[in-house]
Amino acid sequence: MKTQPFNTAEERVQALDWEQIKRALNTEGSAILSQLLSTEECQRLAMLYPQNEPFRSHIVMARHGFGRGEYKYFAYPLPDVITDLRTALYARLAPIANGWNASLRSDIRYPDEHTDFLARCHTAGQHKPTPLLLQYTSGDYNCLHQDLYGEHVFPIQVTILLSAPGQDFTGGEFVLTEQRPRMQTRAEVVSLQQGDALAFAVHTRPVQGTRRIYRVNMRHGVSQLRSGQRHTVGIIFHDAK
Ligand SMILES: O=C(O)CCC(=O)C(=O)O
Ligand SMILES: [Fe+2]
Repeated sequence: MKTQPFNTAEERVQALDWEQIKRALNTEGSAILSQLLSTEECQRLAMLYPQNEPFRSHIVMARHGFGRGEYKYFAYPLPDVITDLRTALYARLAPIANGWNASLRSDIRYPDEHTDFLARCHTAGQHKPTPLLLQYTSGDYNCLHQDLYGEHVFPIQVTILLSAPGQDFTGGEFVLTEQRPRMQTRAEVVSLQQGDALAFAVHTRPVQGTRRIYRVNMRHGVSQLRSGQRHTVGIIFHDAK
């Protein structure tokens, strides 16, 4: 098993190079957060999938035209490691999100603490938890999409790869697309290791053009699994209607 220099997921969040992450998010719209979870933490989360008690709902993607595969939304209270990561990551991402909104001339600002942003969501009727556990087997894929669940949107989300590529599964790559105004769509494939997370834009982000800052439209998805089984955790910071 890989050794982890820090004991808790929260300590690992604090130990990341946030200047570098901010630069990557601002220039690319995504940033890898290396080794956010240990192999054991990944396995413990993936093993929750067959249970019912930790979850509020179960979605079979093919029934909705979302792709092939399935996922379950966690119920409150979330597993401790998810709560800790959601709180710690939000606090680091909120200033970056505020920078994006300032660039895009939006008046919306995100409070310093996640509990205060959740209170805003809950007041607007968005009170269902959005963190989710996804499961893919051979042939499964996730169509390009945006995780919007109501009026209130935190513009950056995080996905953690719980399975080991090449070992637990093949294929199943994380794909990001960027649609620029009046231009063709750019795609990016992100390779992650087990325990790595990716922070990326939920729906739009600012891009510095030659003369001005413009807004690009982002989507994410997963290419088809060729073999094995792949689990991920999605951490979305707004709650759902
Ligand atoms: O399984 C993946 O890598 C993508 C999951 C996803 O769509 C999400 O976390 O919002
Ligand atoms: Fe998603």
